[in-house]
Amino acid sequence: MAFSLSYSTIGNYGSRSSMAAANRGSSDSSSNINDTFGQTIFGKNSKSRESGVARVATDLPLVARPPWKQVATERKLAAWTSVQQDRWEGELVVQGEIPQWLSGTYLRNGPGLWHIGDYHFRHLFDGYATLVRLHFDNGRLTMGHRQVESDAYKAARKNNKLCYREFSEVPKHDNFLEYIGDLANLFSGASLTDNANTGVVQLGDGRVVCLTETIKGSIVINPDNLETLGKFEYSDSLGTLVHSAHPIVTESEFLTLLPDLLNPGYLVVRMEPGSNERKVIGRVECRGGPSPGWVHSFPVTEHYVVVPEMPLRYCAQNLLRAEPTPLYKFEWHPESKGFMHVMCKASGKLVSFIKQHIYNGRVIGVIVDCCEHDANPAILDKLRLQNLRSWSGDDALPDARVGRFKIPLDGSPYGELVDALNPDEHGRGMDMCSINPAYLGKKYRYAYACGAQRPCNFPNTITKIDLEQKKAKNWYEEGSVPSEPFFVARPGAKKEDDGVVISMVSDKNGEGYALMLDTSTFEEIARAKFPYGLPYGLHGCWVPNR
Ligand SMILES: CC(=O)/C=C/C=C(C)/C=C/C1=C(C)CCCC1(C)C
Ligand SMILES: CC(/C=C/C=O)=C\C=C\C=O
Ligand SMILES: [Fe+2]
Repeated sequence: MAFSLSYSTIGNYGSRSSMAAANRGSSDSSSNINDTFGQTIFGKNSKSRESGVARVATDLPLVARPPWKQVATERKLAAWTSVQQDRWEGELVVQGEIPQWLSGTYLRNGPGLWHIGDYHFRHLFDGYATLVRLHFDNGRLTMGHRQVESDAYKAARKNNKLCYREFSEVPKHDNFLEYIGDLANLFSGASLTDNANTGVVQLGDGRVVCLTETIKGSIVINPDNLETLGKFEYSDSLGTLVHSAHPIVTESEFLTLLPDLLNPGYLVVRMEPGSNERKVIGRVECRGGPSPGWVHSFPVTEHYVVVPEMPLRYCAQNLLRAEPTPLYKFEWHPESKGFMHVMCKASGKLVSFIKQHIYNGRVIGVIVDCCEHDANPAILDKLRLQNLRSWSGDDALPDARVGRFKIPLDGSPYGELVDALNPDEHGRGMDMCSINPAYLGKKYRYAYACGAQRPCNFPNTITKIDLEQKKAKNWYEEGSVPSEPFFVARPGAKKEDDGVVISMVSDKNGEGYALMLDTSTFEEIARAKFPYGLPYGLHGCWVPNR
């Protein structure tokens, strides 16, 4: 470990080396928008299914309230409402024009079903995975959604109760023996969820895998019809239970971090296309705290993997608890400080002596941009469904920014953490970031993310951040919540921002639509209404046509 940073962070990262010289699936079925198939899930009718999602009553006449408060009290956003049925597929009516070149499938995964019978889950991250598919073909758009058939989801359906430990939910035990059995299963990982609800990636060999933070929750799906094909079984015997929710996936590799909860540290591992075997690149020992910091995501450059060690650390006691704490399975240890470990991808060595690790004599440091929640883990609890569903109209979203870590590779023990741009440019809200994937690990200028138009309780804009000009362009529609902006480059594009940004929006009427923005102007070019609003999804990937 080479650098200690005096700030801590929670969030997602983009990164690059700073070089001295760098200053230099189609679906055949096409049906009418009203056609549906599938089955109703967990409950007899929509009222009982959503009984925990009551509208917030207001004793004031609506006209007496400021417009955002009217929206807050009247709406029931589909984003926080369980998906209405197991699956649907059909062609959407497009308003505006989808470019003819946009051809392929955007897959998005996320928690989408938050109840079993009359039992309602507490946290956004607890929901059973709902996959959504937007298939673009010659200006036409087909949408499909389907539940991921994890063991956790199937067992809940079969037994009508929670059977595995989710992000915050823990199965209830009928007797002491069952409780002891569950504890034993916790250490073997058997009682942990495989609910793959965080993201979906396409490996270099074409396989499409849904992921969550438990390793057993890696599930292969068919991108054409969203069918669950089975578990992705890692053939190595690395033996840890959790990994980063955001592996780095390119045509040539799958890189991820495995926190070691027993002997505090992290394994940096790599898997080749066509293989199920992760090989260890190197190991990082923790510098502070009783356990590794949460590694939801991590940054890479062309030559380095950066292992963030956050003061928000996994906590064995909280894992054992039946009731969630405000920080769930984690614990906040500011006294343990935060660290950025920089590992050379080729050698697996930590970059601690600059003279040994200068690449072509030009690398002077690593720049890491991060959605940074002002060293405050409160955001985790803000994502409780009750908070999201019962917004009063007051400004409730904690501040976040693009934090830029400047990590020197000259042996200095301290780096710097600065604002990449004035956070007011994006309303001091910042998460769900992405960049043009062709710029992964290289010098990039633009990032796309969800920002805030305040007051709000959740990021409600789509923002294009120009890190060179330190400016942001923002898309906003009153009362709506857009999902992760996903960038698709125009074939043959020369400019970094030549392409389309796709998002799925939950609107104030409880409905939803797919939204396409021209990335360069950041103006809307098309939208297509869904048959009904869809739950908020987290992360996605682009699957080009075969
Ligand atoms: C959706 C999202 O961003 C994060 C999901 C995280 C999950 C489901 C984490 C689950 C966990 C367990 C079930 C036990 C072990 C700890 C931890 C990885 C937090
Ligand atoms: C939904 C979210 C943060 C919103 C805060 O502003 C983060 C989700 C990360 C999951 O992958
Ligand atoms: Fe994430």
